[in-house]
Amino acid sequence: MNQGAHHAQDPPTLAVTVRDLRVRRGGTTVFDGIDLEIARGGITGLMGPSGCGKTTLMRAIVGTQRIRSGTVTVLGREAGSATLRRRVAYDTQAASVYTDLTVEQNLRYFARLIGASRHDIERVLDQVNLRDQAGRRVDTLSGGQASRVSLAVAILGRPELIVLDEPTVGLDPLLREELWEVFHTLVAEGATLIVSSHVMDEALRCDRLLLMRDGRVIADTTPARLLSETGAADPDRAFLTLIERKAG
Ligand SMILES: Nc1ncnc2c1ncn2[C@@H]1O[C@H](COP(=O)(O)OP(=O)(O)OP(=O)(O)O)[C@@H](O)[C@H]1O
Repeated sequence: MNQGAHHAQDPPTLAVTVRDLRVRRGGTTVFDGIDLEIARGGITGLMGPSGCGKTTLMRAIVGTQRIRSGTVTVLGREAGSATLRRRVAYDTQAASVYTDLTVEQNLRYFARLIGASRHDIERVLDQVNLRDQAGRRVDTLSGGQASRVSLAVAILGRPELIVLDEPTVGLDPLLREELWEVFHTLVAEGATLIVSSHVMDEALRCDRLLLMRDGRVIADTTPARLLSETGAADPDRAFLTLIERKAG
């Protein structure tokens, strides 16, 4: 089948479609034929234990992961297409900003790269609550502040799909709360978010959950359904119940 035609026909309601994706990394099979769909809008949480494939899936979605076979369609285009560059943002676990520049210098630099306006820089500074730190070098900021700089860079230019790899890792509960508020604001403005976490209580803040284990999606659900279907009191217990059910 013509790949271009296939991607172009993807329904506009879908942000991501993965079909029969196979990926190997360093001699390990991470995905051996995985399928999933993520609708536009809302926050989809990618949850699961360390090593289950969350980062690899995100890399495939943003087009930085080499794949063996299958298709990954993002906003109707093949993942990684040049036309998606400004429509899709990815914030990795590794700090992706210049630590020897100030917050504002970083934002100006990245805004220039994508053609974002001065007004957009002001918007993201307010959105991630870093206005008071705008003139400070990133290497003088706290870990939580620095991670918000890379989030600010990611949301420059109002990308339609925002992919965030463990954005709240290492943050105190207050900062995590603040970041989740930012995520919900971005969704209210029309963005689609994909957020990975292995902190199960963050699952409750998502609109939709993909629970992964060993390179497979073991549940595609919502927080309310996850709890009611497993009868568990909290998402950690619910996840374990699901694993036990799959094993049994
Ligand atoms: N560069 C690499 N070389 C070899 N194997 C890799 C590499 N990166 C990841 N892997 C393997 O791929 C699998 C999936 O890793 P991945 O980083 O996607 O998991 P993850 O769910 O994001 O984990 P974490 O929560 O720890 O970030 C793991 O088994 C891991 O060991």
